Amino acid sequence: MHPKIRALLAKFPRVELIPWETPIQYLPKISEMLGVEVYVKRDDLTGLGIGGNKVRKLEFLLGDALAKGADTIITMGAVHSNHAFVTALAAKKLGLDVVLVLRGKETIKGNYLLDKLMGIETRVYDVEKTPDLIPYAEEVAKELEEQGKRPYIIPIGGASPVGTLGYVRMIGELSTQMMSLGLKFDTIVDAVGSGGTLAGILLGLELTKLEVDPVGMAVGIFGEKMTQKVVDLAKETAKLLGVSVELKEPRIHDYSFGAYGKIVREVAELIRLVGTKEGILLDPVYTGKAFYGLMDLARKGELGERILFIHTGGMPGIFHYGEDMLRLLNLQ
Ligand SMILES: Cc1ncc(COP(=O)(O)O)c(C=O)c1O
Ligand SMILES: NC1(C(=O)O)CC1
Repeated sequence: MHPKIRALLAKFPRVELIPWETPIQYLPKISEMLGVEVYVKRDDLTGLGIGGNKVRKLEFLLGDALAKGADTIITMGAVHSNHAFVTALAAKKLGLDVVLVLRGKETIKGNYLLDKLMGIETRVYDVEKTPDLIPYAEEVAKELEEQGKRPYIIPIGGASPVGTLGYVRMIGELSTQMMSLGLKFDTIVDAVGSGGTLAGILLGLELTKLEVDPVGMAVGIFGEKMTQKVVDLAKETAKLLGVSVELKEPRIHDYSFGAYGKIVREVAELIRLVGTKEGILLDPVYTGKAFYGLMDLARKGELGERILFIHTGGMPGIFHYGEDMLRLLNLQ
């Protein structure tokens, strides 16, 4: 762990949910196809339930909740939400109650199947976008307070300064891995949903002075709005850490294929390619689209000679959208 990152994070309560450093894996066949070196940091293997990037954020968010004496966790997402399920599993593991405030069709697949299997309390509302759930989450918190409970609301995707500390810490871990492996990356690529992961990467790179270009592949909201959201979150997190930093804007490219959660044939094909070439499973909502963007931009020479992809998990999305993908691949 980078000493400066360790020192800066020491004052923040953190529960250890990830018992190891996630590995960095070389992808020989994809690298050969692209003519550049592609590595992947396996944050799909963060080790709690379905793994993924949210576990890093939850180490600090749940640490904060416990430090504040909370006894019930509330968070939000779509019914297929990776964030919602892994938050609920971590909360239960820590002996906390949890209520998930969700939107969408209650299909018993993927993460929603896991929610039910684990006996997690879910409240599902018919709203268009996840932020529309915020008033409902606040209502649930009020209801719990009236019952004498002490609720703690985790924002969508864990995208808050406290949650962002998780990816500042990841860069601290990565910097020492790069040193021991003798590796230097030109770019670091991740999928952008709420923007918290990229914000942590951006701030962590500045704090460690690692000269690696952060590149986000937006799978939903894109453009100036998202870039500003990422930079603002990184700045708020720097303020939380008590450091002043100069942050350069990250490059964020639109690989949503038109809309968040839109399942497309090109990504289903890419998931099959990476799965059969490298034995690594990507998902159709986040990592499959982000890796599609990585291959697209690498072919155009826009990501340098050595690229690191952050595999942020999302496996249940394969099972939530599996039939859609089979149809798109003319297999059903
Ligand atoms: C599997 C997966 N990868 C990437 C992301 C994007 O992370 P962030 O919300 O921090 O931008 C999410 C959630 O949004 C996710 O569930
Ligand atoms: N990735 C997000 C989730 O709910 O899983 C959108 C935050």
